[in-house]
Amino acid sequence: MHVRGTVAGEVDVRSVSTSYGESELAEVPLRPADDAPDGGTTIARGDGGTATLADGRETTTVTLWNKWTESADLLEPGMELLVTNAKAEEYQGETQYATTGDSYVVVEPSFLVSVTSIRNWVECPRLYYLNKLSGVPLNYPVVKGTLVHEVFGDLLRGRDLEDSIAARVEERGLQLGLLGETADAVAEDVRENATAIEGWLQQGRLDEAEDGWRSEQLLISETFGIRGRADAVRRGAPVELKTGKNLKKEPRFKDKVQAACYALLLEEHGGDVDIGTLLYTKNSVLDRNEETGDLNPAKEFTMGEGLLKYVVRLRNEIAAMEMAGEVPTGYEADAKCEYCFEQDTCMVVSGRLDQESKAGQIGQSLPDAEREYFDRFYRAIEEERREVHREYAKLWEQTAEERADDDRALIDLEFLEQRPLEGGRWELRARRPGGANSKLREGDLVLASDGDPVRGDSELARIERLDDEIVLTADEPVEVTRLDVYPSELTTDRLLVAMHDFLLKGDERRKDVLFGRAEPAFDEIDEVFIDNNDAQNEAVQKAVGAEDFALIHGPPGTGKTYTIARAIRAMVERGERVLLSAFTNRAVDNALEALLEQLEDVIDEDRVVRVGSESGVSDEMEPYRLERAGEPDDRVAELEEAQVVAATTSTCGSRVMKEQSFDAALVDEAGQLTEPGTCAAINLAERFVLVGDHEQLPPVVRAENDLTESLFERLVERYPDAGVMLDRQYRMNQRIQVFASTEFYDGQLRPATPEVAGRTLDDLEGVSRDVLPDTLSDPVSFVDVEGDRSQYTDGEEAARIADLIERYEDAGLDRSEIGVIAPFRAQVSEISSRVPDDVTVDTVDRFQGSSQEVIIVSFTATGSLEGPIFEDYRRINVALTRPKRALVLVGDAAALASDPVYERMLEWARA
Ligand SMILES: Nc1ncnc2c1ncn2[C@@H]1O[C@H](COP(=O)(O)OP(=O)(O)OP(=O)(O)O)[C@@H](O)[C@H]1O
Repeated sequence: MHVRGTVAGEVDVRSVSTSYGESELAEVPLRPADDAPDGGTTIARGDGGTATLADGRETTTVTLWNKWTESADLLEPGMELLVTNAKAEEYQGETQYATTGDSYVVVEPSFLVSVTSIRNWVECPRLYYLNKLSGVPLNYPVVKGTLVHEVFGDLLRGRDLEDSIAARVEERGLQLGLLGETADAVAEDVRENATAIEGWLQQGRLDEAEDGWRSEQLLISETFGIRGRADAVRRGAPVELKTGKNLKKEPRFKDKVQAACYALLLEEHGGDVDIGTLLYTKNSVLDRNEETGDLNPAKEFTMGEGLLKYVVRLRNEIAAMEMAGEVPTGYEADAKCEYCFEQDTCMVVSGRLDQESKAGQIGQSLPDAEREYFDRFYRAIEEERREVHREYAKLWEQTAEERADDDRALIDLEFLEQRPLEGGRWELRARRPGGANSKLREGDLVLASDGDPVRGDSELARIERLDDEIVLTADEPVEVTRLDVYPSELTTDRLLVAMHDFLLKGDERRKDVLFGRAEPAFDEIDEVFIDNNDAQNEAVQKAVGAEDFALIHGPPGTGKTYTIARAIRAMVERGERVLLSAFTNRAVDNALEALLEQLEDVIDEDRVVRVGSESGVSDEMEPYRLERAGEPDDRVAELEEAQVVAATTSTCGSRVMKEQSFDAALVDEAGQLTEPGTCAAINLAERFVLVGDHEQLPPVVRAENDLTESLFERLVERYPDAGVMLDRQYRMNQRIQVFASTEFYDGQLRPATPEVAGRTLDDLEGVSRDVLPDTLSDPVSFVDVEGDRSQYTDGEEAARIADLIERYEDAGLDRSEIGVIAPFRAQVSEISSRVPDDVTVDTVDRFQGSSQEVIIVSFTATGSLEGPIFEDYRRINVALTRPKRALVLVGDAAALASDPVYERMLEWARA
C-alpha cells in the first residue's frame, strides 16, 4: 500500500539494535492526505488496497528505515511525503506504517524534478543551480550535441544517415552562423559521432529483426515526481546518447544516474527495467593506435534496485531544497571544483550574490537593494514554477471529463489517421465533437495521447490546424483521441535567466535608474513628428530623446500602435538599430504592420526582420520572418544586418536573440508583462520605451506575488515625468467612452475628432438604427435579466443575447461585426452554442487589444458578484472599451448595484 500525507511535526532520527545489527530509523508524524471520495481520510492507496483511519484528522507515524533516513533528514513540518509499498503495523493499539524492502520514499511528490536536474545535481548541486539561473548558452558543443541527438532519432525512425545529417545541419543554419561555423565542417563533425551510432544500430538490427525501438519519449512520473525525455527506449529499457568518449568498461556514474531516472519513469509506465545503455558517440572515431581501453560505443549496465533508490534520494534532496527556498553551496555532494568548467561562473555568482560556495567567491557583492530584489523575484519565479507543476499534477488528479470542463483538454476525439512526413515526423488527424471548447489554439504545443496522457501513449505535438478536424505534427505516431494543455516551464526558466542577466550582467547606469539611485535623463527634441495629436507627438519626442527609458501610457484606441511605429521610424532615420517587442505574437505583428507603412521610403524591406516560429507569425508578416534553416553565413547576415528586429518578449529570451544587441527596444503591451519578462527584451538594448496601459489586463501569472505588477506600472508610478499619456481616442462614440474615462483615466480620455465622438451604427453601410427596438437605439444600453442563478453559466442571459444578435442582424449588421464578452469559459460555451458561428464570443482576456462595432457583455451574475470579470476592475475596463458604435450590457441589475463601481456603471448605462 502507498502512504501519503503531510509531515505533522518534528522527525525523530535514531539508531536501534535489531536482530540484523545496528539500524537507522526515522519516525515521521504524518497527517494523512485528505482525498477519500467518501469524505473520510484515506492514507493508503494503491494496488495494495485502501486503509482509512477511524478518525480522519488524526496523525499517524510512518517509520522510514536505513538509507531512507537520509530523506527523512530533509523533512520539515508541512512537507508532503509519499511512501510506496509500506506495511501497516499495530503498535499499542494504533495502526502505524513502515517502509519495506520494496518501498520508495518520495519527498514532495508533486514537485516535478527534471532528469537533467538530477544529473546536474549528482555532479554538483551548485551546477544544477547555475544552470537554472543562467540557462544554457549558445555554444558549439551544445548545438553539436543537439544535432547528434536529432540524427540519432532520425536513424531510429529509419532515415538515411546522410539525408539526416544534411537536413539537420541545414535546419540549424542560423545558430551555426552565429557561432561562425560552416555547414561542411559541422556535417563532418556530426558524421564522426553519428557513424558510431549507426554501426552499433546495425549490429543490433542484425541480431533481431524486431528490436522494439522508439525514439525520444516524454515521460512523467506522478509517484516519483520526475519528468524527462528519454533519448530512446529499446525493448522497454532506456538508451542515452552521450557526445563524448568513455574508454572504461562501465558508463560514467552521472550517466548511469540519468539512465536510472528514465528506468524509474518507464517502470511507472508499466515496464520492468533491468538494464540501461549508454552510447558514447566518440568512441569509434578514436585512433585505435593511440588509445587503449574499451572502444565499444555502447555500454550496458544492470539497473540495480540500490541505484534506483539512490536516484530517488537525490531527487528528494532537490525537492526539499526547493521547497525550503534554499540555494545549494556545493558542499551537499562531493563536488570537485578544481576540475569544473563552471568554477569561474560559480565564484562570480556566489561573490555577487553573497552565497556560500565550495568554489569560493570573487567580485563585489551587489548592493543590498539589488540582493533583496534578486531574492524576492527568485522566490516569486520559483512559486510560479510550482504552480506550473500543479498544472502537471492535474493531468492525473483530474478525470478526463474534469479537464475538459476546465477547458484544459479536448477529449473523446475520433482518431482519423497517422501519416509519416518527410524527415521522419508524423502527421496525426482526429475529429473533434462539435462545440467542444478549450484553451488550446493553433500553434500550441500539446500532449497528444491515446486517452491517457500520463500512463498511456502520449507525445508532444504541435497543433497545425484546429477546426472540426484537428491536424497535429509529432515525432512519433499516436492514435490520438485526447489533447491536453502542456504546462511548459520554458517561460519560467526564461524569467529567471532574464532576471539574472539584468542584475548580474546588466548595465550599471540602467540599474541606478531602475533602483531609484538616479533619475532618467532625456535629450530635448524639438522636431514635430505628429502634427494632429499633441500627446502622441510628445510621446515620440520622449521616446527618441530618452537616454534611459520613456513610458507611453496608451488607454484604449489612443493610437499606441501608430505612435510606436512613428517613434521607431524616427529612430531608424537617426541610424539606430531597434528591437520591437510585445507580449503576444499578435501585438508584435500589429505593430510591425503599422511600422512597415511608416518605413516604406526609409529603409529597404529586407532590413526588417520578424523572428518567430511559423505558427506564431501571422500570414501577412510571414514574408519578413527570419528563416532559421539555410546556409549559416546567409542566415546570420539577414539577422545581423537588419535594422529593425521584431519578436515576442519570450523569443527575446531565446539563445539566438540573446546574442543580439540594439540601440533601443520598444515594448508594447508592457502592462501585461512581468518585470523579469520585460527584462528579457530590454536587456538587449541600451535604451527602452515601454508602451502599455496598467488600467487594462495585468501580467498573466499563476501565482499571486511580485510578478503581478509590471515594470511599466512600477515605473509609471515612480517616474511620472518619464511618461506621457495618450489622451485622444480614435475608437469609441462619446457616450461609450465616458464611463471608462471617468472611472479609470481621471476624466482625461476624449474622442480624437468630432467624427469619432459622433459615430453610430447609422454610419455603417446598409445599417439603420430605426429598425432596432427603442431600448437599443442609444450607443449604450442595459438589458436587465434576472438570470437563472447558476454559478458559471446563465442560460437566460445567453438566450437574451441570441435574441439581441437577431435584432442587430435585422438592422443590417454583419454578424462578424458583433462581439460577445463573458466572464467564464462555461458561459462562453453556453452563448456560443446559441449564436451563429461568425459572432465572436470569448472571455475578456481574448478580447484585449481588439475592437468591434457592437459589443455585448454578459455579466453572468445573479444575486452576488463573483468571478474573474468582477474581481479586478481592469477587466471591466477592457470589456467596456472594445466597441466603436454600440455597447449592450446584459445582467442582473440588483446584483450589479451591490458594488459601487458597477452601480455607477448602471447609472451611466441607463442614463
Ligand atoms: N494621430 C493620428 N491621426 C489620425 N489617425 C490616428 C492617429 N493616431 C491613431 N490613429 C488611428 O486610430 C486608430 C487606432 O490607432 P491604433 O491602432 O494605433 O490604436 P491603439 O491604441 O494601438 O489601439 P488598441 O487600444 O486597440 O491597442 C487607427 O485607425 C489609427 O490609424
